[in-house]
Amino acid sequence: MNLEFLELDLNAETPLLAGRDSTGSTLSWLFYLIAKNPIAEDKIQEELDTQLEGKCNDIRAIELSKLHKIPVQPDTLPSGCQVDCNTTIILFFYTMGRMESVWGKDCLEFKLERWFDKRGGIKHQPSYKFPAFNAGPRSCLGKQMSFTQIKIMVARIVYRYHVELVEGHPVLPSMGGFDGVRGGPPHKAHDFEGHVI
Ligand code: HEM
Repeated sequence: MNLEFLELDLNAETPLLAGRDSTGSTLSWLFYLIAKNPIAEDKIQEELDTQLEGKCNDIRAIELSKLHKIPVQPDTLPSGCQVDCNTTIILFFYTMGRMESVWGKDCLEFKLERWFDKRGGIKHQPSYKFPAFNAGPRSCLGKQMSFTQIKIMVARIVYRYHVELVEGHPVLPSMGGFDGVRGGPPHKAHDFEGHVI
């Protein structure tokens, strides 16, 4: 399957809009990871075979169930970084999803098993550990809807196609969100160990 039709351009000219681009870009990245991890693709395929018995073409709703933060008062983050009321804090979800201190030694592996408990059920991961939809009272209202849309698309595509990468097509994340923060990049950015980046 040719992935060129999937939008992988995540730069500043492509703002992520709730409800459309967010789900679209999630699917783009997901298929990129599936294409790089054929074992994961086999596992998804296997589950579709077992659970849906070939009904993937007729899924309507499968039986499945920019974040700018400003401190309210001066504070010290767990990294030791001092912040005052005017500090804009941006959480890098991409980085958080790949940190050893958050996900363990195999943090760079695309492992579906991370999300399953020993009996094969869904393993609860706290929103503060996986904040793609943010956490707390202002978290994403479309989270469940997005999961439903994403699962339907993955089930339909993985069931019928084998995904592979277009050779020589570079896939890189871009921190386009910076451009939207008060008209320019922040004065200081810190990684999770508190180093200025
Ligand atoms: C993969 C898809 C999606 C992702 C990753 C995502 C992520 C997020 C995040 C991180 C926030 C918090 C923004 C903030 O704190 O400033 C948010 C808020 C929101 N999202 Fe989503 N979203 C997705 C899809 C959707 C969909 C499909 C809808 C609607 C159908 C939606 C509606 C909203 C709304 C209304 C808010 C504002 C909630 C509030 O401020 O109380 N999102 N989303």
